[in-house]
Amino acid sequence: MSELTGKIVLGSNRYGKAENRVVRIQRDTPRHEIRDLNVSTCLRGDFDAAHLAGDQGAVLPTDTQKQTVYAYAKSKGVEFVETYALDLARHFVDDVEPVRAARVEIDDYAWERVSIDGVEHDHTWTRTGPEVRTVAVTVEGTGAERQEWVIGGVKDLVVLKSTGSEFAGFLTDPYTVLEPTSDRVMATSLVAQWRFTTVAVDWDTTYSGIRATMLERFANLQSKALQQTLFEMGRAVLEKYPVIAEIRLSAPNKHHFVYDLERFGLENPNEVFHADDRPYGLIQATVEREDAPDAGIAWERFVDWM
Ligand SMILES: O=c1[nH]c(=O)c2[nH]c(=O)[nH]c2[nH]1
Repeated sequence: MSELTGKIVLGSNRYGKAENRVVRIQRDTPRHEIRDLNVSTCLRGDFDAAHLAGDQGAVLPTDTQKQTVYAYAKSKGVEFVETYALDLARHFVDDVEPVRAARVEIDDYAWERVSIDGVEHDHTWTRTGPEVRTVAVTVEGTGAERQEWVIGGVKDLVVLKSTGSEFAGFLTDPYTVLEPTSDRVMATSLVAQWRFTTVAVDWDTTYSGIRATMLERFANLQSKALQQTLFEMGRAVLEKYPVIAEIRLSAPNKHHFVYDLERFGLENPNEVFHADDRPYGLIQATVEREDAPDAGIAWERFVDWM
């Protein structure tokens, strides 16, 4: 074993307030609106002194970041989460001297109005899900050096198709026991994140359109593997949305095994399954344009950094 004797130095670092739970009610009329967010902010810059000498002179407290998140929910509003995130990130970079780059990550929890006798209630909702819309905004530099990246996304989008999925012709070795199939259940809990090339976007319409495009491909593609399904979902999004440079998809293969009912003298032609929760295949792919602009630090995550 070789022993390392090099000088010990501070590596890359960032800090912020993770998971501020912000609920914003719009109550200008009797029909209220709700926005329910989980907002994380993080700052980068020259914070060496804080780490090396315990000197807080350049450190804007994480508590101040939290207060700003709540203040901006009122002063700027949260009608569009992407715009709210951009406002916050720009503020930290432009108004707080030591800050070179800021990142704001938001989970946007959806609520649906309760309907009573077919009439939507003004101020009562139920949480929908488990799917969650996500946003990650990064702002770096000032003046001519300024760069802004927006990554939209969805996570925990649980989707299942009961036919139209195959898996056959795979490589085999002495450990292979899997039987090929021409008709199986395909199910996943999709995580997708897409990088915009601009901040001039109709955020909500684009989000709904991308979600619908992915689901259309998942549903209508006669799938030979989850890998093919992911690529085709990504490709469809890029074909339809020129404002997207790349999309990253992560999909657990939620296996549904045909249950053995022969023991009870019953046929089971793909009707009764055991939904296995683990282990699961985990399939991940990026679909990108060859001419995509540089992603810079757009993908450098905060809350799930490691
Ligand atoms: O869509 C699939 N891709 C795989 O790589 C794989 N491997 C496996 O066992 N089943 C599946 N299904």
